Amino acid sequence: MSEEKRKMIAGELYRPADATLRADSLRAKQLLHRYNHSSPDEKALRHQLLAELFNKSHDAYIEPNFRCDYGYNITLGANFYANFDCVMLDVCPITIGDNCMLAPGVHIYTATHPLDATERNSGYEYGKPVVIGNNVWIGGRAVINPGVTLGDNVVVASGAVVVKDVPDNAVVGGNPARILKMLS
Ligand SMILES: CC(=O)SCCNC(=O)CCNC(=O)[C@H](O)C(C)(C)COP(=O)(O)OP(=O)(O)OC[C@H]1O[C@@H](n2cnc3c(N)ncnc32)[C@H](O)[C@@H]1OP(=O)(O)O
Repeated sequence: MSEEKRKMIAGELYRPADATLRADSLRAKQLLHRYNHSSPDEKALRHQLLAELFNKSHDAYIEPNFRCDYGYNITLGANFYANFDCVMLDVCPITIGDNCMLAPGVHIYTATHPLDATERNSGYEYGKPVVIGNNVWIGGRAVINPGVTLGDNVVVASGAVVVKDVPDNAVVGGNPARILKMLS
């Protein structure tokens, strides 16, 4: 593993222009191109491509189009479902539990940039991991920001922008997302 790749996964400032990371990104784009152009009845091919792309996925069902940066930082639990146009920016680990459902257009970001313009223009960036518990349902076009942890049984309303951790059994919505109610 290159030093820049180690730093990226560890959440330290790193240079995405690193040769290893560029090769890894190309590999992911090639796998995703094949996945997103596969026919709905090519189930074995889709299964094989996702197994190659992700760190771990069981019987994940993902509607094309799906996009991610590297794939190897994504771990999916059992019975994972993602509807159309899901994006996962996985410079750091994205870990998702069992029985999770993502509605269309859900974006999960671990990638971020320095706020200071001079630092940002230096070519360095960094990430923060995202953790999603078991039995989570994320509504359409919701965004999960870097560093967020969603607990078990959480529901994220459509259009929410989640910027802070969410406790177990909470329904959250809005921008920035706030607790709408707790499920008993
Ligand atoms: C896996 C798939 O493909 S799923 C298919 C795609 N479907 C979706 O993405 C639908 C997602 N569903 C939602 O966002 C729903 O609004 C849910 C699940 C959050 C609704 O939860 P419910 O508790 O039944 O909603 P209810 O209508 O009673 O509203 C409760 C409160 O939340 C608010 N609320 C509901 N939806 C949202 C939302 N998207 N954003 C912000 N606030 C919302 C309501 O205004 C209400 O507030 P109030 O108490 O101040 O009046």
